[in-house]
Amino acid sequence: MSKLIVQGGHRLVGSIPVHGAKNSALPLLSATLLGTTPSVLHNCPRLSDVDTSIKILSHLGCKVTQEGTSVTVDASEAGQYEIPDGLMREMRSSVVFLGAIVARQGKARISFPGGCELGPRPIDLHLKALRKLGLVIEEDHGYLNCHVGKGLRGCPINLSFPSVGATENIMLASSTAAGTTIITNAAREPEICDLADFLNQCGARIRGAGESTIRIDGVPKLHGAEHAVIADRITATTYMAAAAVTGGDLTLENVIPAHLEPVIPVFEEAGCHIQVKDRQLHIAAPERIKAVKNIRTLPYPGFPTDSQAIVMAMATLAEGTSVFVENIFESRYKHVGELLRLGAHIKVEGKVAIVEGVDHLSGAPVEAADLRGAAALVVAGLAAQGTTQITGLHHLDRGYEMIEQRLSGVGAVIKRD
Ligand SMILES: CC(=O)N[C@H]1[C@@H](OP(=O)(O)OP(=O)(O)OC[C@H]2O[C@@H](n3ccc(=O)[nH]c3=O)[C@H](O)[C@@H]2O)O[C@H](CO)[C@@H](O)[C@@H]1O
Ligand SMILES: C=C(OP(=O)(O)O)C(=O)O
Repeated sequence: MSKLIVQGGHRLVGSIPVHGAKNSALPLLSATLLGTTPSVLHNCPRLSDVDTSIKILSHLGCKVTQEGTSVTVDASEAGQYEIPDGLMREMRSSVVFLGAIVARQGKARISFPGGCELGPRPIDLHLKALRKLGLVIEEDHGYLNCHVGKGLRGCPINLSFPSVGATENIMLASSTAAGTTIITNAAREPEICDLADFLNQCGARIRGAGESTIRIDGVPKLHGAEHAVIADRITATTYMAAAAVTGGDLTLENVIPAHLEPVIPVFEEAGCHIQVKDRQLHIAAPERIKAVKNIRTLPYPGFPTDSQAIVMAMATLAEGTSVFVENIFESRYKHVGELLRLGAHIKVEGKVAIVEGVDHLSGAPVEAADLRGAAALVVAGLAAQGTTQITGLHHLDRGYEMIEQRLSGVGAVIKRD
């Protein structure tokens, strides 16, 4: 079993290039299925979830080539409409292929998606919206058999929660539907805007992405386009936390500072000095960070749930008591037990976690239970005294490209064994 071995206590100084966003790249890859001519995605991170998406596209009949961080998808001969259960279970984003497949093939057969286990992750909002667009969906022994009948038709769709994946599925399915779709209470995450930008370059007519109401005027068909994936705001936050716990001084390259606005004030509250310029973010950490009083995870532009574990790892070493409230997922505190092994003081009561900062963490063997929990353990390990051994790295590899090389480059002592 491979593990990361981290010798903590080394100050991080230097610059780190931030890769493209996993949560943008995956829906963008599914969107390439809609193009009748090839698409090229640049800045596509090299992650296991991207590999899974490429396997799904290939299974559906696309020709996919990868050169560095550029992925070319030729969907002109895609004729398959089924995703095997094994690929569906690999990640949550496999469900976002549904909207694209039915738009392209008129039918689909999929099972239920996997992804990080953060408590129940139903897909009822996706299915309700797609049914409203005219998709006939029948459940059959763990599979969903779907067909469009006489075709998908645009309509008003109000989401009871601004689900990221459901918003993406609706955008994909309705781009080539007949008539207009208006999504109200849509998700506003930057990844939604990136998907709309790409689809519009492919000939779609989507307005309002990034706001709560999105209007999609269906067009008969889409062509391919060339597009660069936006920077990964959660990975950027991970490196900011790594700087914060090591008293470091890091410049993050290729970021989009506006997408980090929900987290920058938290790092400033912790006593870090942040400067942004164009596509760079510079963070200078104090010798010891201060507690962050009240972190409540919320849909964008609120504080992201994906950054909760990472910032909690930082808070374990702060002076004072920090409070976290997880509002998006029912069970997103699996990292807490492992942080306790490193000497953190954290109490969880329902949605609330209270973190009493300690003077130091002590290296120990720990095991990641999900992607951002794994990143939190890396952050904690960088600051802990002695050696931290982290297992469960398949979670980390879903979302972080060459994390140990990037951290070693700025002074961390970390290797994979
Ligand atoms: C690949 C990807 O982009 N993953 C992100 C996406 O996940 P994902 O798209 O799965 O997250 P959603 O926004 O859909 O889920 C948010 C909440 O809505 C609930 N819900 C969602 C859909 C549904 O049909 N029914 C329902 O009840 C979920 O259980 C959860 O409590 O947004 C999450 C919230 O920002 C992030 O943590 C994930 O990293
Ligand atoms: C929860 C995450 O991913 P997924 O939705 O793919 O499980 C994440 O990126 O933190």
